[in-house]
Order: sequence, then structure tokens, then C-alpha cells
Amino acid sequence: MAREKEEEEVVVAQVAEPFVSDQATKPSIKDFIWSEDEWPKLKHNNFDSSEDVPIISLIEVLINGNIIAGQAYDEACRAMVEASEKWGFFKLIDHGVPPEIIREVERQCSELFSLPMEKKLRGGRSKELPFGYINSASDPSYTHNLPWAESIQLIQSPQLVTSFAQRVYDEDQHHAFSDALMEYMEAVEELGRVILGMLAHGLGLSDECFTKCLSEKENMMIRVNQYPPCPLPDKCLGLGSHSDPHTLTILLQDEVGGLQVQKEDGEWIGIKPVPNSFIVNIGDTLDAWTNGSLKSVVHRAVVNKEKKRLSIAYFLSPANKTVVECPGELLDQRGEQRKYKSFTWGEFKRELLIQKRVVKKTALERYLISN
Ligand SMILES: O=C(O)CCC(=O)C(=O)O
Ligand SMILES: [Fe+2]
Repeated sequence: MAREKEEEEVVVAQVAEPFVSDQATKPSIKDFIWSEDEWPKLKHNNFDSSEDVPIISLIEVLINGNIIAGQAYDEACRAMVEASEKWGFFKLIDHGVPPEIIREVERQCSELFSLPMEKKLRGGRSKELPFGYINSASDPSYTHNLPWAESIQLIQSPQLVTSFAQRVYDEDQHHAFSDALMEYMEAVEELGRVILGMLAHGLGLSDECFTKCLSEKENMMIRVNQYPPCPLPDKCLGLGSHSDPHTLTILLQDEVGGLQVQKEDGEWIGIKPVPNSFIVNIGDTLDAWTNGSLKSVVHRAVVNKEKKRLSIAYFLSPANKTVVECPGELLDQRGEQRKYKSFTWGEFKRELLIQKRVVKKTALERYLISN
């Protein structure tokens, strides 16, 4: 008990320091301490090589950005489907995104996070601009279980990205940030289309089955997360347990570690960072689109005392009008009944905005046919 008290005092002194500015009210320590059932037992760097998600290489599949059809392609497609059926996650190596593009986006994002809070808040999310910089102290809609994180959320629109960067940076400095972010998004979008084609192929559908609906770039979104060192990592979370509502997520994480994935039995596993890789995971929309064959799995980010951590999540989604409905041929092939009512991505997105915070895998439940 005495130790608890002591710990809390340290935190009171340090808490929210990374998030506070003159413009924001200081959140209380209690708000950062999560409900006990959410406290992570596994540390950020606790990995078990016998229990981690599979690594898939595109070395024989992508040559200079072109897909090489053949046995290696078919095998990689099946491996992606198997990983997505079992884990909802896999690590992708030899993915073809140039390392310079990756290094530059990491550099620009880290630099932006290291700016004084007053500058970052100039790009803060507002009613007029529902995208931009946000942290637990700057968002009044978060009142408890505050994430120990700051983030930048933007859609893949050059105008929006530029206008955000212009607010944050003085003069001409904004170009470097916007260029790096746009270039990264374009490259990862391309990769996302390859992955979605491969998943469709691996399921025995036409390769274009999902990608033909991905026409609106402005439905593609990026969330850059920075998790500062946290004085109480056993009781705080960088990002609480959630599933991603989108179609597909391509996540870039640094070498620190902190991403954890929940297994069917409720236990968590740590996802060990692999150099030059992406983590790919299935979102709720693709889960529904494949009648639950490819799984959207709950995950979270834990924090640590020593090191800040950067992760960049890129989310692909179809056009607003796309009807998300499992193709009849997949149902026939698997001899399954339809599990979800059809919905459009636009409709699902509106519901999410009302719900604000996705907790666990609740967003998709409203479309379950048994409900
Ligand atoms: O930081 C991480 O590893 C996870 C990020 C994530 O799940 C998200 O942004 O949706
Ligand atoms: Fe996520």
C-alpha cells in the first residue's frame, strides 16, 4: 500500500507532463490509471518466439513493384489467408516500400512530436478540422482510461495534410513534413492494394474483388502514435484494446515494442518488432466482407518507463457507397450462412463517429445477423 502511494506520488509529479500546455487543463493521475481488468501483465518487450504472428515475405512475389504470378504468388496468398484466419495479423517483409520513404516519414513525425506543445496544438483537432494533432489532455471527450499517447490523424488528402502542416510549422518548413507523409501514404496504399489482391486470390476470389471498391483516397487514413515514457506502465495503456474498424491496417513500428494481440482464450501476446517490416492486420470491414473468415482481432499498445515509441498506422477503406457484403461464391465455397447484415462503409463510419471510441470489437456487433 505504502509503495502504491509512493508510486502515485511520483506519477503526480510527472503525469501528463508530456501532454500539458498552458492551453490545456491538466488531467488528473486517476484519469490515466486504467480499470484493473485492463492492466497489462505482459511488458512491452516480453516476446515468446513460439507464439508470435507469422512472417510473410514478398521477395518472390513483387519485382520492381510488379506482381509475378505463379506458384510463389499462390503460396504467399495462401499464407496470408491462413495467418489472417488464425491471427488476423502477420508481419510483412521484402514489401518493396523504399527504406528512404520510411526513414523520412519516421524522421518527420518524430520531429513534429518533439515541437513545443503550443506549436503542436496549432494543428489540433477541432470542430472545423476533425483531423490533426490530439493528446489525452487536449481532447475533452476523453474523461477516464486516458491513453498514454499523443497522435496525429490525417486523411490522404494533399490539401488537408498541407493545411495541417502549415498551421504547425512556420513559413516554408511545412513542405518537408507534408511531402514525407504524402509520399509514404501513396507507397503504403499501393502495397495495401497488393495485399488485398493477394487475400482475395488466396480466398479463391478474383484478385480485384476488394480493391475495385477502393476508389476514394480520402477514405484512407493515417494515425501516427507517439507513446512517451510512462512512469506507471503497469497501470496505464498507450492505446486500449480495440479492433480497427477499417478494411486493412498497415502498421510501421519502431524497435521498442509494445503492440500486443489478444488470442481467442483472452491471453495477450507481444508482437516482436522485425527490422524493415510492416505489421498487417485485418479490420472489421474485411472481417464482415469475408463472413468472418479473415479475422479482425483485438489489440492494444502497452507503454514502458524508459523509451518513447513511435508507430504509424495506415488504414485502407472502401468508398463510402461500397456495400460491404460477403460474396455469394465465398459462402457457397465454405458452405456458410451469412453472418452479417450488409452495410455501407459510409454508414459504418458515421456510426463510429457517434460512438467516438472503439472499445474491444464492439463496432461490428451491431451488424451481426443473430442480433
Ligand atoms: O501502436 C501500436 O502498436 C498500435 C496502434 C494501433 O493499433 C492503431 O493505431 O490502431
Ligand atoms: Fe489498431
